[in-house]
Amino acid sequence: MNQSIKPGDNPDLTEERLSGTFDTNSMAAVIYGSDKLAQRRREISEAVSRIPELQDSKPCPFMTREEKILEGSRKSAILNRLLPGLIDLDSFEETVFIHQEVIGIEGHPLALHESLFIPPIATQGTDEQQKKWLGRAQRREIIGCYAQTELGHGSNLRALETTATFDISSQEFILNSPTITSLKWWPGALGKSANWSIVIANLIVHDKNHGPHPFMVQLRDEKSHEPLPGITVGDIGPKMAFNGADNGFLGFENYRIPRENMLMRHSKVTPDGGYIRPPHAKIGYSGMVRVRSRMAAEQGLFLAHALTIAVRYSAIRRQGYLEDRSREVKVLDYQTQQHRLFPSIARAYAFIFCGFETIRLYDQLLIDVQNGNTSGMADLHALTSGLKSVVTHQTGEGIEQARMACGGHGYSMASYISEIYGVAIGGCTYEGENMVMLLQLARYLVKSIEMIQNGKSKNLGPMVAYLAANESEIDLNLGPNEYLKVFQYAARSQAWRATEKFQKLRNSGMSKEQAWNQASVELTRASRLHTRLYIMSTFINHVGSVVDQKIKKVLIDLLNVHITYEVMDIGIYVQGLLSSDQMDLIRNQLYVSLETIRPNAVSLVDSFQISDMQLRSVLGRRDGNVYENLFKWAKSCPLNDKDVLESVTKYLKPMMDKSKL
Ligand SMILES: CCCCCCCC/C=C\CCCCCCCCC/C=C/C(=O)SCCNC(=O)CCNC(=O)[C@H](O)C(C)(C)COP(=O)(O)OP(=O)(O)OC[C@H]1O[C@@H](n2cnc3c(N)ncnc32)[C@H](O)[C@@H]1OP(=O)(O)O
Ligand SMILES: Cc1cc2nc3c(=O)[nH]c(=O)nc-3n(C[C@H](O)[C@H](O)[C@H](O)COP(=O)(O)OP(=O)(O)OC[C@H]3O[C@@H](n4cnc5c(N)ncnc54)[C@H](O)[C@@H]3O)c2cc1C
Repeated sequence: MNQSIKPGDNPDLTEERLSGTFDTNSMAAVIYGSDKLAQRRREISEAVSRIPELQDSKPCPFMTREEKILEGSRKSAILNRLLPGLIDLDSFEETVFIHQEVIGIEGHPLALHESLFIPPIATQGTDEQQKKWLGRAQRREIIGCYAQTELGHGSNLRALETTATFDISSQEFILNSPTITSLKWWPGALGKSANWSIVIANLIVHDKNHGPHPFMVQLRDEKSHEPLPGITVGDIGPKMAFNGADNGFLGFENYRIPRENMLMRHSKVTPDGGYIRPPHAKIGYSGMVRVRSRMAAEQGLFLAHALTIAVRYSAIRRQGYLEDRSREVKVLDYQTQQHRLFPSIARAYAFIFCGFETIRLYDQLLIDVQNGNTSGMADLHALTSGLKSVVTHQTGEGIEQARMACGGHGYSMASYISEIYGVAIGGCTYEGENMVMLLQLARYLVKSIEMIQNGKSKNLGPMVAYLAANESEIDLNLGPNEYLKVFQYAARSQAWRATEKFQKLRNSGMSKEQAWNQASVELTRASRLHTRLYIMSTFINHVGSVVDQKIKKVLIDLLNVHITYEVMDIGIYVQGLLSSDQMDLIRNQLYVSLETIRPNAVSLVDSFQISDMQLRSVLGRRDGNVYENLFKWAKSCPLNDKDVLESVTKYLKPMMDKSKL
């Protein structure tokens, strides 16, 4: 049963919901990992909807940037007071969820506090440092950000220029931004809101540069909020989206902090200027791995937002005719519309399933690292590097398709899809630019193939074991596991092709760096295929583990959309494996699977259970009453406050008058 049906809803949408074959609450439990977690989301949405001061003061598209920041701060402050009665304060998921519900996706002054400021203190701070700052941060006595990227460098962390030079005589670090390009640039909440920051700076002791390390740095006076002497700080200006956040710039001039402000759980500087190395050279990068490990689920949910809007709207939008000339059809009945939307629904589910899996893997790694075992770091780095890149890219594509699927109204901010798009595609850049991260995964793939070449296949981890197989024929009776083999073939042959290209260039005498660059397009292709294979296999495993038979049936239908679409999409890589007859068969299976999923399309997006408040979309309203509300929305636009604007009285009217003879 679809739990979203209510009296007064658009009958077209009710019809869709009645045609669903499964219970949407049960599906939500599968999406969010348990009935309890899904139930908590519903309870929080319900509780928030009853608190007047948490409602939007006006639609976000009608707000200026200053109003967005003000509104985000107002709601953050109210939430801080109300949170203990609304959520489990120990639950990061509930904290993120309630902020997204109340404030939305456009960012706010505390958006990075929880995800990028607190975790480094908790994982890289010593026990004393945690005692000193963690409680203060958790109670929000201080607001923090994460300042790593600089004006001149974001991807290449080794070239960061900010320095933290140890001064033995005063037992302080002296922070400096020696050049214009060394200004910190981009950190969220830095511009106007944060008064503390984790700052990544090159640690210099006795004239030796030990590379980037994290420091706890106070930026603003805790009473006046004025920048402290030696600090230059401000907002970097409007962005493509995410304008409720104050991304900022930051410079230091001989700014001193105590030795105890370097986060010293892993690397240490002793009072006499000794340097103690961390147990793994890249342990300081683990905050980024944490965020990347959360991005697949987060992006899957961005895609889910856009699809909820587009699928619901496509069910109430009637345009053109099929057989019956007496009534126009729902645009959702067009095969092209289904082909545009349904594979993305499948991807959203796949990303979320994968995302919860990588969050679990990260949590396990964290425990291992805290116990001194860093052996899993390279694997998770490779996996999350690829996953964040593929998922953000495909999410962007899916959201843009969802916008176009809504025709003209998709282009209006009333759909809210452009904001979802703008925020989501930021993910292609932040936490590691996608090409750069694909190349990180490629290093891992090349190393794995070199192990095979050196006769060490048995040392390969489970995620890359397929690289050593030798599949060259596929059974035509294609089930999920055969599709997986097709994908393995594609990923494997591309990984070998890219590696062999790199090796050939090396053997021709080219330097390692040049050879890598000349092979890099092929290498990124290998990384994408490897990651898409991982997503597919996680999806298959996840569906296999579902117990509720009605839910399982529809998930198998969705999986069929996914695997057939994915294999069609990589046709060029499987030409040596599949005949054109086999490709035709797969193409037809895709069309059949689109038809099969059609009656459940609305129920599948309803199952994401994204409230109207969170969706902030006139087109995507749960009740489907779009047209009257679009008219209401347009009338409430501030431009319509007056019938005659100054633009007319001051310029257009005199121009027209002058033109009259
Ligand atoms: C209170 C509120 C609650 C929250 C409410 C939220 C509400 C949400 C509302 C809306 C949602 C909105 C969502 C939007 C949020 C926006 C947030 C944006 C936040 C963004 C933050 C940032 O971007 S922070 C900055 C990130 N920067 C980067 O990622 C930089 C990328 N570069 C790098 O990581 C490195 O430079 C790179 C890895 C590319 C290379 O490093 P380098 O040292 O040069 O190493 P290299 O020589 O290439 O490799 C050597 C060796 O090391 C291995 N390695 C590298 N990294 C790792 C690692 N992390 N772990 C393990 N190993 C690693 C690498 O593989 C190599 O190995 P070998 O090949 O030699 O074996
Ligand atoms: C919305 C948003 C929020 C952000 N929040 C924060 C934050 O809170 N804190 C923070 O510290 N930073 C933040 N950032 C910064 C972000 O992390 C960086 O922008 C990102 O890491 C990319 O680095 P870059 O800007 O230097 O890109 P560049 O590296 O300059 O990328 C430009 C181009 O060069 C290519 N390129 C670069 N290096 C290579 C290479 N080795 N091989 C092949 N191609 C290459 C890239 O693929 C890309 O096409 C944020 C950015 C955004 C957009």
